[in-house]
Amino acid sequence: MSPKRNIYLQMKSLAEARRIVLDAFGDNPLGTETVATADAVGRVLAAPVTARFSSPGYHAAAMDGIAVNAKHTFGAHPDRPKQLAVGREAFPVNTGHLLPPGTDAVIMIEHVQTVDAEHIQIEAPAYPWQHVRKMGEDIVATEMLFARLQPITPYCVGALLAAGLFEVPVLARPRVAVIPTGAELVDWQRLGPTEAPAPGCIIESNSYLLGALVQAAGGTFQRHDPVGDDVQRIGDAVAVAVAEGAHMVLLVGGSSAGSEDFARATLEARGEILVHGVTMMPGKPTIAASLAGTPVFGMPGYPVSTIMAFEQLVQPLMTRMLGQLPEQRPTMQVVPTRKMASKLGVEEFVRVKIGQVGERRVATALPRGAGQITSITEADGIIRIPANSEGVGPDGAVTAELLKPAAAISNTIVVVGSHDNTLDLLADELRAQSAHLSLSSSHVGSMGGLMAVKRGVCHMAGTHLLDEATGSYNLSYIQRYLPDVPVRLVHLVMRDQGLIVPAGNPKGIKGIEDLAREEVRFINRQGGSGTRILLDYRLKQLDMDPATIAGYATEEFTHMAVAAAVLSGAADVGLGIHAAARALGLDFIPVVTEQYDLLVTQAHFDTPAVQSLLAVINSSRFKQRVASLGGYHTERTGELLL
Ligand SMILES: Nc1nc2c(c(=O)[nH]1)N[C@H]1C(S)=C(S)[C@@H](COP(=O)(O)OP(=O)(O)OC[C@H]3O[C@@H](n4cnc5c(N)ncnc54)[C@H](O)[C@@H]3O)O[C@H]1N2
Ligand code: MOO
Repeated sequence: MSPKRNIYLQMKSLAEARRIVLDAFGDNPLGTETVATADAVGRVLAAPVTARFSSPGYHAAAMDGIAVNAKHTFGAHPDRPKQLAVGREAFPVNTGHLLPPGTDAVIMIEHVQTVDAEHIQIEAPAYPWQHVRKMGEDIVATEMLFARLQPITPYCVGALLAAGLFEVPVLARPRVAVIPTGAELVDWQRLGPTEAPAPGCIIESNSYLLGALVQAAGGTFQRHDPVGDDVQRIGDAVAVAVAEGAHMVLLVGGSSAGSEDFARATLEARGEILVHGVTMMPGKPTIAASLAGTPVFGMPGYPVSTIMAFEQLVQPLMTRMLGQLPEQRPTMQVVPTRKMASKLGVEEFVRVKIGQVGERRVATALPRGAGQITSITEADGIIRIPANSEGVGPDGAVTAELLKPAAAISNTIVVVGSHDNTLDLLADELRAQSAHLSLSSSHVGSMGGLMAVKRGVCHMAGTHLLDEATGSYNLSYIQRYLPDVPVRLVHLVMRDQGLIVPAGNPKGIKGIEDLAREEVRFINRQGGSGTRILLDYRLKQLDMDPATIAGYATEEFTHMAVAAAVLSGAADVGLGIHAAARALGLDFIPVVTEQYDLLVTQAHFDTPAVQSLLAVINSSRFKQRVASLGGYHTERTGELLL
């Protein structure tokens, strides 16, 4: 191994890195172009614009009624109504009409009485310019309508057209070239309809993700086909993009320290590296370089890292080049449901689910892995943990930047506890039946769910805790751990738990007893999960010592993770639900049918949101969908057990 492998240059703080980027490129000109006003929303005015026409362009009636000369109306009183001659002193007009010559006021039709075909009568005088929109009241021809760098909103389009400005000079959109790199990348367009990427290959998605972010930030993007891991070819692609006039280039992947991470070498050979390594996570290996004055960013390959690098460094540069101030996301004070530890020395962006539980807004951290795009698609917000902090919570409030509207957050039912695939169906059915409600579930195992209910940080918990003494589920745990917490228990489903083995069951596993066989490697679930309790119960029943099971100490956190371990060959067998085995085409040997319930805090039980959820649980559509997953039984679904 080379002793000098691609070590980051001195790491910069995010603020420092951003300053370096903005100082170096913030004044790069974008150029200007002229566009039709009607198509100009989202653009930025490149020059001040002055009105060609006034608005209104004439004195206009502001109400339906009669136009008069105010002088002729003076003296009118309910006791002494005044008559005016139609066509001489009183002229019928509608809103927007040009005022007839000699008139300077409008009397609303409601205040006008008809005397005969030639006369009307009024009981109050009009004052001059009453109910008239005077010429130029809104916009005066020759005056400046907008200064330069005005962002053009739909409102502005209205004003520009009214002022006779049918086309406008705007800043060119930042042109951003996006070049994905990596020999493992597969272009989705080249994948046959039934073809899956070969092991080791992954679908190239970041360039489209970045392209969409570029467009949302007011730019256009030019995507390059994926380039293999080759300094020369990557360098050529960047050079061509710069020569063709890109305002900036995003080189995606290969930004860190791997043997095939070529971004740094490429950019060093062709230009000057300004930043390599930012003390933020995700996004640490981000590079900022200059190629003949054009900014080129080495974007990390992990999707969440690439998003953070974009939002924290690239987007601010685009915004600055467009002469705009950075937009701030709305924020909310939230209480973490448990401590979120963080590494000293890096600013961490923790993606969180947020829910309103009673008076409190609680935040639960999603997985931290920067490779997990769902950690941001699922997120309601982001908590920034500063570089000098070792973590936040669980007691104090912290600030979360919101990724969703606050109203959506307060309409979310927060489920914390054991995971079951039917919760996903429940979330979908809830959406189908009450579009404004959503359900968010975090998976911390059954005991974790009970504790979350106890601490008041969720509305409900999914739980399947077996009482070894009685063979019953959940009730004894509630008595023991939540003696003082008023709760209800709703039966959700019965589900088959069993041994998940590779297709064809090559090791001929028939039951729990086989776990003790020397050549069988097991994958376990974490302590406190209902599945782990079930396993330990069966082992005790069978008088088996956990120490005899190879892999007993290796733990995964979800049914799907257990199934994935079996699929990958990391283990020969695991205990989990039928649906997980089915999803990955694995074989399943039923062991037990267990009870999975929802434990609902009494305080939330009668809320409209929870009642809507109960209605969904009791619907035949939900039960049918559950049944079609396989391995589930819904005869008692919806029953109130407590
Ligand atoms: N020894 C070290 N390894 C790593 C370090 C480190 O400091 N030392 N940093 C880690 C961090 S932090 C990050 S973030 C990642 C990202 O680094 P790279 O920019 O070099 O990314 P790649 O290795 O090229 O790819 C990572 C991952 O993302 C996938 N990828 C890449 N491009 C795309 C794309 N266009 N579309 C979809 N997915 C893409 C790629 O296949 C990999 O799976 O490095 C850590 N490693
Ligand atoms: O800092 Mo890297 O960008 O997670 O994950």
